[in-house]
Amino acid sequence: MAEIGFLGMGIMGKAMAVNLLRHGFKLTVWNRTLSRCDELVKHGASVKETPAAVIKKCKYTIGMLSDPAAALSVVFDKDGVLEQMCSGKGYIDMSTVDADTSSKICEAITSKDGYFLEAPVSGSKKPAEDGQLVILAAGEKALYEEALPAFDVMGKKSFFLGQIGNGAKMKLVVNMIMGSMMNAFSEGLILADKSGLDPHTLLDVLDLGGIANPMFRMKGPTMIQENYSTAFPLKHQQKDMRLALALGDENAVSMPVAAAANEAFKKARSMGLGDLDFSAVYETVKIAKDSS
Ligand SMILES: NC(=O)C1=CN([C@@H]2O[C@H](COP(=O)(O)OP(=O)(O)OC[C@H]3O[C@@H](n4cnc5c(N)ncnc54)[C@H](OP(=O)(O)O)[C@@H]3O)[C@@H](O)[C@H]2O)C=CC1
Ligand SMILES: O=CCCC(=O)O
Repeated sequence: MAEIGFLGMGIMGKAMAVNLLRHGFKLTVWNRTLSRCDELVKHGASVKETPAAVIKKCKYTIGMLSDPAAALSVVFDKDGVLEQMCSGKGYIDMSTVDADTSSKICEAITSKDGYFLEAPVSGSKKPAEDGQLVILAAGEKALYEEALPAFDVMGKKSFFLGQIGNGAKMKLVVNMIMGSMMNAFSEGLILADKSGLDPHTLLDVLDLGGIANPMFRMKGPTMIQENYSTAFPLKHQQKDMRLALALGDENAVSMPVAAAANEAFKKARSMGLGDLDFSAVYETVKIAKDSS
């Protein structure tokens, strides 16, 4: 089995890489903070000191980075992906970015005769550990087919969505909906509490009805306990709201609900909650309640 490169050992990258190693894939990994690769070595991965060195060694390489700036930096900066990109090699960016960022990376990779695929994912830390992500790929179909054995291990379902940008856009639409739902959910929990209802009973009622969903089921009990142990960092959810709103601007789509949700995530960031789980946006609603 050919060795796969993996750049970015954050919450998601690490979970996805460990899962691949557990399933017998050979991986060479890199992370900006190199010490974060140590745990991967224990699982059998090799480590290189630069993205370029990973690209040189591997037929194709996956990137899982925080945001557009990080995704671009890993490709274009010194010792980056582009330096060793050449014919026969592929790069798959699984980070959540906007379509413009993905197009810039695609153009640069293809100008070196390499293959590029964007493949952001739906699903968080636990689905990444368990190989239950939903993969939203677009771009070079041949690379998609080459990567399918790895996608089948990382995800429960892979979509090929056509031209570059479609994966990024689909991911942003999904996360725009999720961020808006999280805000409505937070308001509901507070409204129940403030009006004398037991929020736990609200969770039971919600779970039996037409708007039951895994997010309410998973996050509800921990939010009531004010436990925001990070699966999906709030700062990344706010980035996704910002990028989704920009997509709305481009397409003249009015999104007042998403705009309000974005404000709440910004407020949460200003309160120093950016590294906590995105469910910590609940704290912004609680503050409004506590001060009344
Ligand atoms: N967590 C989740 O539930 C999900 C996250 N996503 C998306 O996946 C991506 C990764 O998320 P997640 O793992 O949670 O994020 P983390 O914040 O845990 O990890 C971010 C990664 O990006 C690296 N990084 C940040 N800035 C730079 C830079 N300038 N140059 C090089 N590397 C950089 C970090 O390196 P270092 O360790 O050195 O800081 C780290 O490896 C994001 O785009 C996110 O939106 C998608 C689905 C679910
Ligand atoms: O981008 C993060 C998505 C988190 C999730 O789908 O639960």
